[in-house]
Amino acid sequence: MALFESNKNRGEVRVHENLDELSTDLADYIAELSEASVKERGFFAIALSGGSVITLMRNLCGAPYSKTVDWSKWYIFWVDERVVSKSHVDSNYKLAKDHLLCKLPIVPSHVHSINDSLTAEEAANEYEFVIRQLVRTRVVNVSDVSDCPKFDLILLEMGPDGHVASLIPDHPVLEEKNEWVTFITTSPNPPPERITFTLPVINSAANVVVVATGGRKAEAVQLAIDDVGPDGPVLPARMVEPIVGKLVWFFDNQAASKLKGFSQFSK
Ligand SMILES: O=C1O[C@H](COP(=O)(O)O)[C@@H](O)[C@H](O)[C@H]1O
Repeated sequence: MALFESNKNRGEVRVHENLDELSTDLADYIAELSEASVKERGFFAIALSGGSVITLMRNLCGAPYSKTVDWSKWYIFWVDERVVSKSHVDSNYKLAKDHLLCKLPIVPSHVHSINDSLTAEEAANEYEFVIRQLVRTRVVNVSDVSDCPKFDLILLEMGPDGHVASLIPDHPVLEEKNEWVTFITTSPNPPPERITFTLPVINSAANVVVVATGGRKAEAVQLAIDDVGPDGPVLPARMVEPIVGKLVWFFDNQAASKLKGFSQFSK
């Protein structure tokens, strides 16, 4: 892994030779954040995305982490979910359960998935209510700088169009300032109905990780990080700017290949 010096306002950029290296670094990083958070406040509230970030977290299931990670203190949430049943192949819950959660000793009552028996609007409202209860008990921390929860870690995967969570380019959902959790019915990528954390919640987290791999995401990576000038496109991933939290990008070489200065860096 190498740290890539890029646009300083856009967080730390970690570039990896291959997916194995990225997985190792990602697992180490998450384990460190978990240790620090459990030590500091007794809980680790982590919000997962869909996409390949889940399989890239696979190393967390390995033996070394059973010594350093206190799984009993983990509380799992989803930054976004598709409006399908939990057994559907498109369900972000199913993806995480099948590839990760079934292999980790997480307390079942600490897994807060989004209700799949409601409409998108009802499920968004209910999920926000659930998070509000957990903020009251401090399982989820509260932000000092906004009226939002402060997740210990929000894990995002950026799509090739620059979306993160179900915050899609040029959609009014990007303007949502009041809700913590909202819904959309017009996702261009199927399924069209989604529930999603809003930008104020993402930007109130203590730590945000954005993962992108593969050449098909290289252009979006460049637009999310490099200086694009005042008239440049503002991708949803570019709107991820934690107010006080730390932002770290995890890329492989292909995804990072269009970043300014990358050709000299990779020599
Ligand atoms: O639809 C979604 O996609 C992204 C990842 O995009 P992909 O094209 O790389 O699969 C994921 O971040 C998000 O949680 C998910 O609902």
